[in-house]
Amino acid sequence: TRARVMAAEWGYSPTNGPDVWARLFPQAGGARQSPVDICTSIASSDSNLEMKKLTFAYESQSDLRILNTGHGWKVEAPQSGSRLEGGPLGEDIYQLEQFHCHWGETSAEGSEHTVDGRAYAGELHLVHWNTTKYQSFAEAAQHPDGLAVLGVFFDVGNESNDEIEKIVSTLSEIKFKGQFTDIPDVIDPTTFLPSGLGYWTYLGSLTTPPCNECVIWIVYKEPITVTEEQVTYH
Ligand SMILES: NS(=O)(=O)/N=C1/NCCS1
Ligand SMILES: [Zn+2]
Repeated sequence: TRARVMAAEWGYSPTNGPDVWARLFPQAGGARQSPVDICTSIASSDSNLEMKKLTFAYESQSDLRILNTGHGWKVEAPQSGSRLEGGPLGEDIYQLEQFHCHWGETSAEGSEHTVDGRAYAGELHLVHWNTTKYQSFAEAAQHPDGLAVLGVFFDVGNESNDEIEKIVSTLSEIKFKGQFTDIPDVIDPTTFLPSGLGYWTYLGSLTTPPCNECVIWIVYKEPITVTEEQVTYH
């Protein structure tokens, strides 16, 4: 049967990767799937600034739980006091739920989005949900305007990122999928954002199964710098 073809767990190999996700996750075959290659020459700039300014406000939190998802790390950070609004988000307010990271075997690749065909060493996703319209994250993820994800590219350079270090320093405790631990340090998500706040935005999806087409993507143009150590699998 078809089930024998599909490996038990989705992943990124030829037998369980993005090309076959649609067999088990129908939305993966949809018309607004992420990630995409951002072609800067055809991305229309909002020249007359009719789009409102994107504003964000986060709380600092300590003892956040970090989880090994099997595809990277995820920090659960539901913040009822956080707000992301404006820009492409209309009149709705979005609240931070979690942030996680995608990276690769080498620093030559690892980001999900690419820019004019170029991959970055990694990509941080700050995941928010529409609390104006929906009652829960799970409900929001069933609607086209349910989630807003901020994407921040990682460039590898000489200086390490102190905030990322607070996270990466705990990874030795969660070597295996499903393991979690608490991050003792105080984390302020604002510090993950680049200084230049220019971004590209488009209507897309979760980049991993079930690939719900529920994400308003906001991808910052300016990468943040981390060291090779901070962004490669060990
Ligand atoms: N990588 S992603 O942010 O598009 N995927 C997600 N899955 C569940 C919440 S966010
Ligand atoms: Zn992601």
